[in-house]
Amino acid sequence: MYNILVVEDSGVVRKVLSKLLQEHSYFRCVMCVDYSEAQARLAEGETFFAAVVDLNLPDAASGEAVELVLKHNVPAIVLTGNFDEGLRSNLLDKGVIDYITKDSRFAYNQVVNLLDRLRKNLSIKVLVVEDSSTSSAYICSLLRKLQFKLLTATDGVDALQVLAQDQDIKLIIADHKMPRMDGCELVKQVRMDRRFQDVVFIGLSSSGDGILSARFIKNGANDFLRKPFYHEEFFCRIFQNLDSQEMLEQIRDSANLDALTNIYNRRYLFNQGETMFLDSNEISVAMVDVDNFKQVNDNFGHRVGDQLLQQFSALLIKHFGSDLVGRYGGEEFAIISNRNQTTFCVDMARFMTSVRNRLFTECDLAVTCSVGVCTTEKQNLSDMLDTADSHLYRAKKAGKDCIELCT
Ligand SMILES: Nc1nc2c(ncn2[C@@H]2O[C@H](COP(=O)(O)OP(=O)(O)OP(=O)(O)O)[C@@H](O)[C@H]2O)c(=O)[nH]1
Repeated sequence: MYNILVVEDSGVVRKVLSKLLQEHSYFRCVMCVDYSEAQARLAEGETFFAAVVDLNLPDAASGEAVELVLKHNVPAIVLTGNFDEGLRSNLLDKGVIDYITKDSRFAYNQVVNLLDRLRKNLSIKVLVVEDSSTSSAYICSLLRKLQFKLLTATDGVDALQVLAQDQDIKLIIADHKMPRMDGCELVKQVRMDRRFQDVVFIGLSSSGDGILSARFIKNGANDFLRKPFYHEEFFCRIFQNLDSQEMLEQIRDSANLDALTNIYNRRYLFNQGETMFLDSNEISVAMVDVDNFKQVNDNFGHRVGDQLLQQFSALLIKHFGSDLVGRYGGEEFAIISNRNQTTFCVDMARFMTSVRNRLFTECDLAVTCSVGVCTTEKQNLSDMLDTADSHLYRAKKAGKDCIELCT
């Protein structure tokens, strides 16, 4: 749960913010109507993830509440009724994350989107590649304010080494002019590696070279910033690029995942399985089917049937996390593994024992499953799946709750 402190005297604004924040179950909103209440609340020692503070309050008309939350090391987003250039630099100099003008209802959506972005940033690793230590420290200070996890490198060669060791870096911000390998060459190298196709890459340069932005983008960068940049431009470009990338990942996930069980669907299973089949020396394919599943639907309803499929899938993932597991259709699942075949069969027997030893769904149902396994290399993956399926059929015929191997 992330505690958000809201310091706002307008009842309407408090109501709107509270409603919007409630839509995110992980946010807990603490409302204060003025400076004194916020002061008392902060003095209690409660930790806040961030604060949304009105600049002008009845008992603090000159932004004292902003200073109060910053003094307590709470990242602040400022709400202001009016905007001017002097106010902007004053607030940013104080160290607020952003200021938002209360000019429309959209402003409050912006506040909540920003809070949500900060929450997501907590788990995002950013690599800053910059040879100037002053510039690197400045960029890192901005990114730290946005709650990112930071890694640094001093040139392209160094950056590739950091990436090789830490493959869950999601964003790279790289300068152009650096010794050994410049930013344009770095992005080219990064895009050549399939593992880093989804990394968001933002190029930076202070050079007057107008064509540089085009070179960065042509080599695979998502965006480009010229130094010195405006605080707001820096944040907006980072946020927009991360939002787009996350949306893309969501679309990809919904195309590859089964909506009910959240494990891979049949289409993904075939595509990815084919690659595994071509790349591996040793391959095993198993078909797993829940026994007498129709009776669960008939006796307890489809909702409980769905719950059983979800829990059964989760158990499969728990046992076969390093293999490719997908829903083949209905109550039938397929597993494709390139691990040692004997180990795979032993793990399958263990999985069946786990199924027998636990109860599923809110109705505490005892369940069994039947399994067909093919470990004989066939001409293609489809033939292996068919063979595993025909052995599953044999297991059903043999009385269910058993495994039939084709070795
Ligand atoms: N609740 C639920 N039921 C589903 C879903 N997909 C398929 N089914 C049902 O799964 C049932 C499968 O029934 P059968 O093929 O007769 O299989 P079974 O009862 O497990 O019998 P055996 O395979 O011989 O053990 C059918 O009634 C389908 O309607 C689903 O997503 N949710």
